[in-house]
Amino acid sequence: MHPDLERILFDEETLQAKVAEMGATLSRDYAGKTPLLICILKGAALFMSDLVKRIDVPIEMDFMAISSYGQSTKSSGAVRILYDLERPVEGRDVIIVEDIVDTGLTLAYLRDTMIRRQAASVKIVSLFDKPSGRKVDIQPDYFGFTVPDAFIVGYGLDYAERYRNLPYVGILKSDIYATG
Ligand SMILES: O=P(O)(O)OC[C@H]1O[C@H](OP(=O)(O)OP(=O)(O)O)[C@H](O)[C@@H]1O
Ligand code: HPA
Ligand SMILES: [Mg+2]
Repeated sequence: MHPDLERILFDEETLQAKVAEMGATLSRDYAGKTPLLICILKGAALFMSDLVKRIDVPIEMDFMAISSYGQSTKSSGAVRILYDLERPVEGRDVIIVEDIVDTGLTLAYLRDTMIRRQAASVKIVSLFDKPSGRKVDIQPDYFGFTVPDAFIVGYGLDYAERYRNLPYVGILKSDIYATG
């Protein structure tokens, strides 16, 4: 285990099994359709690349970068688009792919954006849900695991851009961010 972690919450095998299960669910729910999966960079990059391999209906992929945490463990509250989609979502069945829903601010912003851009349908899939962090009332349509009220890293999730490459997910020791 990485020395900056307090403990591991989900090992690689557990994550992969859940992603496979979520892919199978999406394949059933989107039978006969060609959904557009939108990966919210950077956090969701690892989840997205594993998830699409587990979906067996035709899909398309696009990417969007959003940032509100920066170098902090607390949301700045200001959601900014750093990089936008390549193609319009109008008339598409959109699936927003996120790593975590915490305050819900990112997701509320994204869902409103997709509705404004006239997507035919918008669903949210997030690997992790942290209900204790919620500031706006929004829930993912699909999620993998509920996580405790702690800052987690690994499998795409970062603190100040670090730890995204860990193949497992764990709780970051609080002295790592308390001391900067
Ligand atoms: O529900 P919220 O409180 O809005 O938090 C969730 C969002 O915050 C993180 O992104 P971040 O802004 O850290 O960008 P990153 O994915 O590039 O790390 C995470 O990847 C989600 O997109
Ligand atoms: N870890 C990493 N990034 C995050 C988290 C978290 O717990 N919550 C929102 N963005
Ligand atoms: Mg981040």
